[in-house]
Amino acid sequence: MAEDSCATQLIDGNGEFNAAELQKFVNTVKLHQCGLSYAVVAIVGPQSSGKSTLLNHLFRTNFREMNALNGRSQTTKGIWIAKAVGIEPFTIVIDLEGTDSRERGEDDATFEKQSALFALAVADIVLINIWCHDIGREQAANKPLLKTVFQVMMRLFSPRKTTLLFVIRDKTKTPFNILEPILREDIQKIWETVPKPQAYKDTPLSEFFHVEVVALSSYEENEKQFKVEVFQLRQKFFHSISPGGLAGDRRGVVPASGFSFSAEQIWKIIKENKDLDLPAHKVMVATVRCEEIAYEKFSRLASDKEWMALEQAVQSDAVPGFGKRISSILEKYLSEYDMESVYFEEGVRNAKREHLESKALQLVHPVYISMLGHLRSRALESFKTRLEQSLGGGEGFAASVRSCSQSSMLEFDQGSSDAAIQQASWDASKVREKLRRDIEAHASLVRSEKLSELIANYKKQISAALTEPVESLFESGGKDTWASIRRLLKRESDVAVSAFSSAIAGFELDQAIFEEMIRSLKEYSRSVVERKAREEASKVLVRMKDRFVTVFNHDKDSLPRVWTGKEDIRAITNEARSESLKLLSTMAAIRLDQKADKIENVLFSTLMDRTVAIPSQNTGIGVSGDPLVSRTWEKVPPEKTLITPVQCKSIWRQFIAETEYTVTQAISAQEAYKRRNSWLPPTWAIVAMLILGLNELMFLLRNPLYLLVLFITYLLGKAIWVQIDIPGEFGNGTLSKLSSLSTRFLPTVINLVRRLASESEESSAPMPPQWLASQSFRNQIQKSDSVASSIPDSSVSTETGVEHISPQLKHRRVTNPEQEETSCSGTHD
Ligand SMILES: Nc1nc2c(ncn2[C@@H]2O[C@H](COP(=O)(O)OP(=O)(O)OP(=O)(O)O)[C@@H](O)[C@H]2O)c(=O)[nH]1
Repeated sequence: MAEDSCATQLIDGNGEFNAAELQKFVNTVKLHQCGLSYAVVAIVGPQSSGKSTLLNHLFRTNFREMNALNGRSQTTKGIWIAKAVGIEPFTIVIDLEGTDSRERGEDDATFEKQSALFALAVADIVLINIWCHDIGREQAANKPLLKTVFQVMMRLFSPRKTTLLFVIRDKTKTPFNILEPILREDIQKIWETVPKPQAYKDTPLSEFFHVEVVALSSYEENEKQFKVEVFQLRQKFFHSISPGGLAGDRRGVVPASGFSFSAEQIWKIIKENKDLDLPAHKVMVATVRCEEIAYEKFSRLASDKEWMALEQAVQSDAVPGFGKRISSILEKYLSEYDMESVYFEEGVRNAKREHLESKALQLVHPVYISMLGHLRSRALESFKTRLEQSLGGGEGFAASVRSCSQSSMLEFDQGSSDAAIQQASWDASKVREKLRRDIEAHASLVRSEKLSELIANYKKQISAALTEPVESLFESGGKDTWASIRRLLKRESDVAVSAFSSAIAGFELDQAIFEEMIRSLKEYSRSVVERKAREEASKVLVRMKDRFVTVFNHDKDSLPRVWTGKEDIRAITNEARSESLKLLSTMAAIRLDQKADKIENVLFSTLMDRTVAIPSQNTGIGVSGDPLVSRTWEKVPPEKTLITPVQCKSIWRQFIAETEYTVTQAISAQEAYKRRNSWLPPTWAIVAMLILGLNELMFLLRNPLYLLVLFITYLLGKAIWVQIDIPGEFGNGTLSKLSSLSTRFLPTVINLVRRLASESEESSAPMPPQWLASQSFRNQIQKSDSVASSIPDSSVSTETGVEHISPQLKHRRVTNPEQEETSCSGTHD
């Protein structure tokens, strides 16, 4: 049992505080676990007055006792501490060095005072050991001791209501009820003589102390009785801190975990001879201890394995149940703090708890932010995926964005709620707001992409729908070309706008944006036409020459002209030029707005027929006599001008020069034809032949057989002539005709002979050669008709306003198949 009390020297004889030994003692006896449920008992009294003996019997401690055989010398040096054995609550026993020590000298009472003050500061119960025979004596040994106790009590600032248990040793036969009043009187006298601060001048002793008195028999003379009385006294120390107990009125208790620090600090202050402000000391102890506890809890939190694992995991991804797990870890350490600091000053305790909590949350906050970052990224990614799937499913864009956004925000809200830490009131709204902005930005990006894609597609469609038809219309340009283009543009533009409007309905765009897009699409349609018009305008000279050649070289039935000398080349030339000039007029300006202009009039009056020229004030063009000396057309803005007046003039000049050769060729062909068809010899030659050949003529008249042979020969020759159509063949060129005749002559002769043979067999009348000739001609015409009927119908829909192709153009298609593919239709006025 004695071993359990662990007697330890707290302060050595030189006044040095043994903090390490004290901590060892505290840990050994587990004092720090006691909270406030512990009592401190100290004993003061003269040296060798049996203090240690009493404590050892009373609390079953093992303080060193003096051996009686060695005489009365000092045994206890300094201050010792031990645990009372077998007493509840936990009781600390402090044995002090005796007063009036011969070893320290009569005048050296400094240590006595210091140790007395220490005892009063830390103990709830102070035993004052006095000899029975000193009671009532004027020079009693206990009087200086009591004076010291009362004086130092004044320096504690706050009365602890310490219990002073006077233990009368070696009681005599004087009854206790006589001794006690005498002792109390002595105590009162001493209290009154002690100088007190003004505040405590009239304060009664009972305000500071709870006084108890017991008397014990002599240990040496009546040990048995001594032990019985000590045993009875021991009972008083059970539940001493409970109300009604020996220390039931105690105040300002320091929690057990702060005892060692408190004792050390008190001794330090006492040694420095400073005033010992117990309330302030208590706050100081609470502050230090709470800080120590908080620091220890924070350190353990920072190195907590579960926390570190979570911190690591959150670096790479969101962790399910993050909030609960972190809250649980924090709660664990905060609860431990609460438990360990519960007995300390409340204000200090709470302040330190807040500080601990704040530090713990600071530690956790970056991880929490990372967690929210993961949740935000996840929600954003899921929004992107959902939106893609939703759009793939054909849902409207705006509706998809709304539903996907709601789902993703809900996902984030659930995640952030799961990540919320119970101890913190952190707001995820900033991260949520950032997520909302990210979602909007992504939706906006996708919207732009989708719209751009749609617009590009519709532009492509418009371009495809307009380019070739417009090109075709320009190719066969005439009076109605621009009207047809306008109708075509309107129709294709309306179709595209209607389809585009349906396609972007799901985007739920602002009306202004929607209208701007439609306007842009229409503008694009116009630009396609304008671009094509500019492209065609750059090729106008070639087109004019083609038009000229086509009209010039073909008759009204679209058959190639044969220059026989009967044609009016001047009229044909004028007609061909007129057609070409119409083409130039068509290509001179963009006429998508249906505004009237005078370009055609000016061109015709200036370039074709000056006799019907419109007066210059009507045309409004030109400042001199020539209205084409200008860079602008009247009523046509520059941006709509494709070919300026002056360019028209230049093009026309070049056109005339380059088509002149065709006209010259035609005139030459006509004269050559005339020459070829004059095959009869001159009259003088015929007269000469008649005169010179009179004898031969007479011979024939006298021999009718010769005449018959000649006649038959003539008929045969004529039949062959007609069958082969020699004049017609020679009209196409001498060389080719000779080749053709050489191949057809023999079959024709054979054919005639056969027919004559068959006719003679059938005894029919012989067929006249004229019939053969007319039959041959009909065959030829049928052949031509079959060729003409092979010309494709080049009329176009009435919507484009294009009418039937002109005969000249029709013929041109037959003779120039390459151009047939690109041409669409021809117009005429
Ligand atoms: N007369 C008398 N002597 C006692 C009594 N109790 C103990 N003693 C004797 O007193 C002597 C001193 O005993 P301690 O217990 O060491 O006394 P102490 O007061 O602790 O001594 P210090 O610590 O040195 O001041 C011993 O020889 C004891 O046997 C008692 O009740 N009466």
